[in-house]
This record gives sequence, C-alpha cells and structure tokens, in this order.
Amino acid sequence: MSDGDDIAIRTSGLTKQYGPETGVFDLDLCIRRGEVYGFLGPNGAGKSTVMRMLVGLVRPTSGTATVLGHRAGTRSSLRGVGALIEAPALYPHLSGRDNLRILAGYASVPAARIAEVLEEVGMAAKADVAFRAYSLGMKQRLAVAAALLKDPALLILDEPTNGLDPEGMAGMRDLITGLRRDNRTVLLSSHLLAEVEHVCDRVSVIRRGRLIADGTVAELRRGADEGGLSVTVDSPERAAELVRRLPAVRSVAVVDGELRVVVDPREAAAVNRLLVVNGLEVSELRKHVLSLEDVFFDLVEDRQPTGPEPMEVVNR
Ligand SMILES: Nc1ncnc2c1ncn2[C@@H]1O[C@H](COP(=O)(O)OP(=O)(O)OP(=O)(O)O)[C@@H](O)[C@H]1O
Repeated sequence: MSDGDDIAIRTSGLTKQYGPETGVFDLDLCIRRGEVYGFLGPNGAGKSTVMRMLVGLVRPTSGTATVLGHRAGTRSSLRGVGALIEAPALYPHLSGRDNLRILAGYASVPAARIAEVLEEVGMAAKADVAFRAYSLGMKQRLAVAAALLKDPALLILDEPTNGLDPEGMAGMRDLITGLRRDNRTVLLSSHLLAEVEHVCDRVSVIRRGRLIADGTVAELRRGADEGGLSVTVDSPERAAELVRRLPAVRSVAVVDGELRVVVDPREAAAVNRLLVVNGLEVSELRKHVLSLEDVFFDLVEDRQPTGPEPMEVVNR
C-alpha cells in the first residue's frame, strides 16, 4: 500500500451515522507519520467515534479509513497501534508494574519493555505502589504506559487530560511531547484549545460530526483573525467542492447547511462569481468576524456563532 511509508492515517468520506444529525459525517483526513495531531471539538462532536473507527471498535456506515497502510481495524493495522480510548482494565490492588506485567503477558511483549515504558511516562519511581493509591494524573500516565507496551508506531489517546488538575495537565502535555520520537505518530483528542495548541503539529476542528477546519494552530488563528465568509447557497456540498479550488481559499466546510470559507473577505466577489457561473443560487454572503478564541469558545459551548455581520446580499 502506497500510504504505508509516509501517511499514518487516511480517511475518505468516513461516516458513522447514529441518527440524522448524530455521528460522524464525510470525514477526509490525512495524518502524516511522525506528527502529533489533535482532534479538537466539544463533547459529543464525534472525536471518540472517529478514534473507535480507526481501531475497529466501531464499524463505519460508509467511507474508508487506512491506518499504517492497512484497512483500519484489521489485525495488520492494529499491530502498530497503541490506544487509550476506554479506561484500560487495571487492577486497583496491584502495583503499576504488576498491572503492566499482566498486560504485557496478554500482548506477548517481553518483560524488559515494562521498565522502559515506566521510565518513558515518568512512573518508574512509583511503579511498585498500588494502582488505587495513584492520583488521577498517575493513573493516566500508567494507562499511557500500557498503550506504549507494544512500542507502537501510532499512539491514539482519547482526551488524555480529561479530569486532570492543571498540574496533571501540564505533566501530560510534557509526556505527549516526549512521545514524539522514532517517527512515532500521536493522535490525541481534546475539547480544550490550550491542550492541543502547544503540543500538536496540526489539528482538526470537529463539530457535530463534521470537520470544520484543519491546519496548524497558527494557520487556524490567522484564518480566524482575518475572518472568512458564510455563504447561503442552494447546494452547499457542491458549492464547497467548487470553492475549495480557488487558490486564495484556505479551507471550506459546510456547517449547519451553510458554507464556511476561510479566505480573505475581499475575495467575496470571486467566490460569488464562481458559484453563480456554475449555476448555483447564492442567497446570502456574509463576513465572519470571529477571533480564534471566539471560535473555540463557540466550540466548547457548542452554541451558534454570534458574530457574522451582514456584508453583502447578492443575486436578489
Ligand atoms: N453507540 C452509540 N449509539 C448512539 N449514539 C452514539 C453512540 N456513540 C456515540 N453516539 C453519539 O454520537 C455523537 C458523537 O459522540 P462521540 O463520543 O464520538 O463524541 P466526542 O467528541 O468523543 O465527545 P465526548 O468527549 O463527550 O465523548 C454524540 O452525539 C453521541 O451521543
């Protein structure tokens, strides 16, 4: 498979439909090997569902996903994947080290690896303390150690900082930064911008099961600062395809039936012209005036954006 060498994860039209507007819809992602990649979105956005599809815990309704060059969820793809998606079954009365011994036994991992992973997550000094006596942050570190046992090429961490106090969060951030080595890819999810922005090379922003933006945090910040356009058009999916081809356009998404275009708002006339010459009916075109903080506040609160200002109404 041609993706095997440089692409860790590729999805195309990946969809898991739980209800008419519930699930994950039409997700196109490309995550390179060696990247630390963040999924950012509020609770219920669909982050866990994507991760579950990537490891074969959830079967897609449609679309495809490739992990380390193999179909997602197959034994060959899972060989290189360590995941922390559900809390691992760890025995409270056993020490961290003994818990890892049991898991290493299941996975046929040599016992020598246990000391290495304890070291890697900074738990070597506490390895012989009972798991139940650990703080939440230490429990999370041990869970990451468990996911590292196979020395995976791809590590998938679902909300690894969830529930941690600020100190625990900072420790987990450092830990994740340190996991980037030997071309290892790390995919993590969070509902907090601050959690991903200093750790991740690139992020995807997901809301209500749809990708609404992707890029480096710096790119997203630039896009948000400059604003963008909201377009009401009769066929938003077709419009998105067309607009994506304009060189000035940084990203396009369909949100709540509207086209959201990250582009210098001065390109409004070009966007409008393209849609109209292709036979689409544009009923409204507005400028976005949201800062990145507004965007993320909006994501966390999952409320409707409050900022778009009418700029131009066309074709009426
Ligand atoms: N097995 C299921 N059956 C029905 N609906 C589901 C199922 N699993 C998830 N959902 C719904 O799909 C949507 C996405 O859920 P998902 O858990 O992927 O979101 P998330 O972004 O990971 O959020 P959280 O951090 O709260 O888990 C939610 O509306 C959720 O209620």
